Amino acid sequence: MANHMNAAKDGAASKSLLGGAMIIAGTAVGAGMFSLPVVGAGMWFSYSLVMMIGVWFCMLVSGLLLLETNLHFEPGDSFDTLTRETLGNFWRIVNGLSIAFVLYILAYAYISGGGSIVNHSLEAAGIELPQSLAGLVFALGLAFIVFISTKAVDRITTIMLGGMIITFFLAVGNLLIDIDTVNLFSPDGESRYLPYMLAAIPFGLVSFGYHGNVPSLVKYYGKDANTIIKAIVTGTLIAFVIYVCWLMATMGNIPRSDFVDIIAQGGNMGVLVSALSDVMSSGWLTTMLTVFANLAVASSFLGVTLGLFDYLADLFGFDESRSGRLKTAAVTFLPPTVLGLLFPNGFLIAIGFAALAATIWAAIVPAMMAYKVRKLYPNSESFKVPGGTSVIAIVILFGVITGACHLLAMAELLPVYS
Ligand SMILES: N[C@@H](Cc1ccccc1)C(=O)O
Repeated sequence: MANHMNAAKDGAASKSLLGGAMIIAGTAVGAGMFSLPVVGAGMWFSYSLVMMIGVWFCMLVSGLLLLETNLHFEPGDSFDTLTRETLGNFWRIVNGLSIAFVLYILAYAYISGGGSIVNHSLEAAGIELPQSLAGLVFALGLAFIVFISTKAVDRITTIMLGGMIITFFLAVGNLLIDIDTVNLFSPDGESRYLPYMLAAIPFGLVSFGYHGNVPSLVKYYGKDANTIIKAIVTGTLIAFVIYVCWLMATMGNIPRSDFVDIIAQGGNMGVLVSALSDVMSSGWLTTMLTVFANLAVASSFLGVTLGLFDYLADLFGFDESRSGRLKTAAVTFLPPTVLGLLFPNGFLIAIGFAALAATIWAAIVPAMMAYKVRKLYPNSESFKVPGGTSVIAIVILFGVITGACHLLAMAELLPVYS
């Protein structure tokens, strides 16, 4: 879903707790969610639940540690200032590069997922298109909105958000009623589960990524620690509930052995949605599910590429004129779109690499900065995450383990269900 940073910047929304929670949940829920049932198929539902609780906790705490650091600075100060002042230039550069990498690779993942889901939708309407072309249509259509203006993105993502909530509950609500509990708790297929968790952890991390919005919330609410804490806790809990419903809906309706086939076909969004459509009782609900998937990936694409657009305009010094915006649009959208044309099915691989980079700026660096800030201001009265240094150590360990899992999985040293 979109990252809604601009909603925060404009201060257009009312400054209610719910507004902040929606900004967080909106950023978190996105393409990562569509990877969860596929990469979780090996360990299946119960272990997925255990993993999601652990990842939720670590990503919540890392967001709060980031908030702790941010509150020692002025509202409006973001990663660049925070890292420079606490950890120095080396980490500032590493952090900046890892953010840019995540935004680029997610843009590509969304084009791959978007192409696959647009293709699935068109097939239902009787139109056959190569998937790479569907990805191109998806990317160009949405890139045009980002090119027009921030306001256009804001308006359209708000409409999409409303549509997503309605279609999610209609489609997933129906799937939840149809759940086969035997399927959920005593699945078929091979009898090995737990070892498959390791390769899935990075995908959990991406699904709970929202950390770029913590500085936006500080800018939005000012140094009102209590409200921001509540917004982060509520927002991540909303995402958690949506993911658990989603895992129950998918794993309670698609047999575990069927996932072998979904994975063999690349595990892209369209494949998963079409497997779900096959088990849904009515054509109308299938349409709702497809509409939801389209909206989810489109709004995420808008949110992420808008962040990338602003970042690159600033980096290259392109101005707000038509030709300036055209140049920014070219550097923002050309690389991921070309990749989407060349490799239309890299969705899962891209999400995995997003995790590798996100673990730096969404877990490890926030923990390191909080450690440093506590040394710099030992007598500060400002908000401090409870649990002392051990909590910082847990988050760093989580980040390092997640990165290691991704690298080991890439080197084919971890068991991957297939
Ligand atoms: N959580 C987002 C991706 C994301 C990661 C890190 C930061 C921001 C967004 C998704 O699932 O699509």
